Amino acid sequence: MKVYFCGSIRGGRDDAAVYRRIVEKLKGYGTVLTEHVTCAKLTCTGEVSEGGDRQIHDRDVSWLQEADVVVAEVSLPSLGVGYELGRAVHMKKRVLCLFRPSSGRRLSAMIRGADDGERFLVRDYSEQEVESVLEEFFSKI
Ligand SMILES: O=c1[nH]c(=O)n([C@H]2C[C@H](O)[C@@H](COP(=O)(O)O)O2)cc1CO
Repeated sequence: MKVYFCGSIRGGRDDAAVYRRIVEKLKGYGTVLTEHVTCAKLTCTGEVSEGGDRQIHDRDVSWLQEADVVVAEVSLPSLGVGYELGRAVHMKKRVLCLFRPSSGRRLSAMIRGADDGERFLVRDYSEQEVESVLEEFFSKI
């Protein structure tokens, strides 16, 4: 199974440690195409790419196309993650969005409201629940 993980980069890196914890668990289910999102050294300026932002965009869209499932941590708002989720819906991918209410934020209606109880799921969780939430999700697919 190929998993596309989405997490904020230029939107802010405060949750990088949570992304790492999610991806460590995801690696038990298959290949994570976007492990770089969890890199502690990656700052909010983003990746350094010879081909610039176009190359990052095109590579990520092609990974999205390859992916069997998309898992997004959406507690920290990110334009890139929102864009990836929109593209994933268009590609009819199975999507799990993870939101921590402890962030004190209110999730965008365009994400929470996209939950259809089937292909696109939004799950509120606390950091201690990361592993069990993912186990539950992957046991059903
Ligand atoms: O350098 C990058 N590399 C990269 O893969 N992305 C992708 C993966 C992330 O899930 C998402 C983050 O978007 P943003 O940078 O707008 O927070 O976009 C985004 C950037 C920088 O925007």
